[in-house]
Amino acid sequence: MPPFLELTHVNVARGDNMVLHDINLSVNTGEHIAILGPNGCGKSTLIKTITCECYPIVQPETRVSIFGRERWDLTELKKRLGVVSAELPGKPTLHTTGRDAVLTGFFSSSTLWPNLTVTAAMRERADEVLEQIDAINLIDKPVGEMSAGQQRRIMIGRALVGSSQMLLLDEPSNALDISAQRELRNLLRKLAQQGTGILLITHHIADIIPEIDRLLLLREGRIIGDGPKEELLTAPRLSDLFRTEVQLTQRDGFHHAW
Ligand SMILES: Nc1ncnc2c1ncn2[C@@H]1O[C@H](COP(=O)(O)OP(=O)(O)OP(=O)(O)O)[C@@H](O)[C@H]1O
Repeated sequence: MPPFLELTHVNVARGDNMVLHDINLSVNTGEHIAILGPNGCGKSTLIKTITCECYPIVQPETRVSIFGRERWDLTELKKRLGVVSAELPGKPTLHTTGRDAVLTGFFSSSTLWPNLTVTAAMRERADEVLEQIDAINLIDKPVGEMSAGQQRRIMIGRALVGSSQMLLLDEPSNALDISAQRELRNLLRKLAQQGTGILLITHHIADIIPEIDRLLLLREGRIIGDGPKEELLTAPRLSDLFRTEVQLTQRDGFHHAW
């Protein structure tokens, strides 16, 4: 299986500012990795570079390869790369039922517009995903009437429906209460154990589920650490990363920082 991602000498600018500097990163398909770093260090820009919403500055040595390919039809790539963030894809999603919202993952759309053709196979796959994410009870419920935790669950289904090889999560636990955070982590654990790769951006250290075994530390657009979790998820490394004293504890495979 080709690697999920290979970035070589990637520099990305947003507006007039250089945001990512000489990023070299390789992630295997099915790997579980978390990206940590202070606000504004370029974490979301890194995800947007993967999804081709941001482009690297063209230089001879620069290379971006996703699932082994350097050239992608954007619509096709979007179907294979589901990104889950704390935001919905758009306002129309609010009026879309759980099943239809999952189906929008096939089209990378905010709702099931009338011109989109849903096949029986797509419907079958959506129901399979709804079962996998324990969301059968949300099939007919409009997304706008769901709790934030339920919405996040459906958005994970939307991201998985086209391809369940890699899930990209950009601060997925934002705005979730303690119970919904726990449910989200349990769902991510289950998916990781079933073979879905996870690339997680988070400010909540407790989101780093035990299945995540690799950490990427990003500061001011540069990778300052990339390696096994047990080496990098330490109080001194986090204190250095966030330039403030961080304390860390570990319990049942989860870490907590303050
Ligand atoms: N659309 C934009 N135009 C210009 N600059 C931008 C744009 N979006 C982000 N930036 C800048 O790019 C830098 C990196 O932003 P990015 O959102 O990637 O950081 P982040 O690490 O995800 O931050 P956070 O943890 O706050 O979400 C920041 O300095 C930000 O101000």
